[in-house]
Amino acid sequence: MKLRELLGNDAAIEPAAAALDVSGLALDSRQVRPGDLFFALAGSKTDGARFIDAAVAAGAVAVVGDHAPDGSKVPFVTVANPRRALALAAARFFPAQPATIAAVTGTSGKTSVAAFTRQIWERLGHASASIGTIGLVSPKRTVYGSLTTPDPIALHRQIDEIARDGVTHLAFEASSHGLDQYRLDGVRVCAGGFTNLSRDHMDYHPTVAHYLAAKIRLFRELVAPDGAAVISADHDCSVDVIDAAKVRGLRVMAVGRNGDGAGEGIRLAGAEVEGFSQALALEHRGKRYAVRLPLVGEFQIENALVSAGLAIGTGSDAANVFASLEHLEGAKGRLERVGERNGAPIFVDYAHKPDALAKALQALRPYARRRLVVVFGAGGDRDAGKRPIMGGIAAENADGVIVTDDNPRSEKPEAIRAAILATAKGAREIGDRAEAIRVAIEDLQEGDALLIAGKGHETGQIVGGEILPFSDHEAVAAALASRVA
Ligand SMILES: CC(=O)N[C@H]1[C@@H](OP(=O)(O)OP(=O)(O)OC[C@H]2O[C@@H](n3ccc(=O)[nH]c3=O)[C@H](O)[C@@H]2O)O[C@H](CO)[C@@H](O)[C@@H]1O[C@H](C)C(=O)N[C@@H](C)C(=O)N[C@H](CCC(=O)O)C(=O)O
Ligand SMILES: Nc1ncnc2c1ncn2[C@@H]1O[C@H](COP(=O)(O)OP(=O)(O)OP(=O)(O)O)[C@@H](O)[C@H]1O
Ligand SMILES: N[C@H](CCC[C@H](N)C(=O)O)C(=O)O
Ligand SMILES: [Mg+2]
Repeated sequence: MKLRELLGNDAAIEPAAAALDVSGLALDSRQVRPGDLFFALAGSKTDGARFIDAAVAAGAVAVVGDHAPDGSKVPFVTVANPRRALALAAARFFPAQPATIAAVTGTSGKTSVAAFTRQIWERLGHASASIGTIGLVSPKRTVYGSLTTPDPIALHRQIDEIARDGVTHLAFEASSHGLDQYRLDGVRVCAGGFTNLSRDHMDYHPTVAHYLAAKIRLFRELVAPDGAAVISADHDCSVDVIDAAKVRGLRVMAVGRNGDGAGEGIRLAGAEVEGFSQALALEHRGKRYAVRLPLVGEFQIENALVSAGLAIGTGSDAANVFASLEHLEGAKGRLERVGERNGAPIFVDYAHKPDALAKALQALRPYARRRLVVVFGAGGDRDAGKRPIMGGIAAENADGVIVTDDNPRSEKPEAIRAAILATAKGAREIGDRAEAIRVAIEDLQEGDALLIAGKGHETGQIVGGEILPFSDHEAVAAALASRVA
């Protein structure tokens, strides 16, 4: 592809370079292949501009950045926002996209909403996919992912591939990092979803306002002008998101207890726990719908309603969408019931931030006639401020707490545990996560419920620079099997 086509008509490219052939894109000098266009991005740890010589040595034919180096050996294109230029170039280089794309943001629930929206579409007969924390799920392939919103090159490569495979409907997760770093600016988003906002990523965003502003970018700048904005209306920040979507002229669909049931939105008029399901009374355009949601946890109602709104907002029939909610399956490791001992259910959940932990424990309270027990830790090299908050939440909402390890990364695991234990009064400390799970399961009695929080779908324990194979699912299975033996 020619450099001009990739960067668009507005880019200030010297005439001789405009017709240069580019055979690939790279944002990391270590991954440059001959013929690539290298984007020099200023990052959180270093500046890509320092690696221009390395990129050129590896075969980069041109470089894009926000300040030209002295004496570049290849054409250098100066742009005001290299990250956004990269996203737009990636969308041109990998041009195919499903016709219907929904993006969801919010502190918690993104993975669940992406999975639910994909399932609803699938049930209505569309070839559907989702991309996010648990990777790509599409009719042809499932690929494990590492970021919630991949970098633009990886994202558009995947979107292009699935579109060519025949996928017409895509739901994907827009993380605050992804939005702040313009990773999804090249995606043609027909509808945006918003779940909620609580403490997260305070190691990256300087303030909560900055964090919320990153999320609101989805509605201010990315959803197509004629698109829908499906917004959970039950939170303090909901009004800010709704206002931003209205200012933009988007079709606002407010969902939840405060949803717009008389109009375009979905109102939750009632919810009752029925075993491991919930009976919902919903209202949309003034009509009532009774739905049996086969999921545990009040928060899953919010996720289901945002998903239903995204499907309706992109053209699906409301009655069919509500009927399809009765078949939803939770995303892997999201309040997933993975076994039981002495009649006590055992759940694996991905709560690794304060609000999610509180919500998960509250969701399980109805299943614990006797003791509600939680096993959890906190990740290393991540917001240290959340550790004592999570300790306090566990102590307050559970009857038994075991503090263990969850991806200590470069930090001392015992220091992370100590920060949690400082507020988790009466908690036990068992660093080895498999052992913590074994002990918790060993102690379960009839009437108890166990929550193993923090790792959800993960398949490794990151200790130092190493990823040791580990899964909560396998640890539970091993603990249960050792009981039988
Ligand atoms: C903090 C953060 O978001 N970092 C992301 C960011 O990296 P960065 O630009 O800050 O990286 P940097 O190390 O400062 O380097 C600057 C530039 O120099 C380049 N470089 C660097 C070294 C070299 O030898 N040559 C070279 O060219 C780098 O490739 C980069 O382009 O841009 C990169 C490309 O898009 C991302 O891979 C990287 O994600 C890192 C791996 C990461 O861990 N991100 C996490 C925190 C993240 O994004 N999480 C969110 C939210 C999770 C959730 O809540 O679900 C997610 O979307 O997953
Ligand atoms: N709507 C919600 N409100 C509050 N908590 C929720 C909600 N949905 C999910 N959770 C909690 O957050 C955890 C993660 O859910 P999910 O993976 O769907 O969210 P996410 O936004 O993708 O999270 P992450 O940013 O970590 O990938 C769940 O395991 C549950 O504990
Ligand atoms: N996307 C999140 C996941 C955290 C999961 C938890 N198990 C941890 O490692 O802290 C992050 O990378 O911060
Ligand atoms: Mg996610």
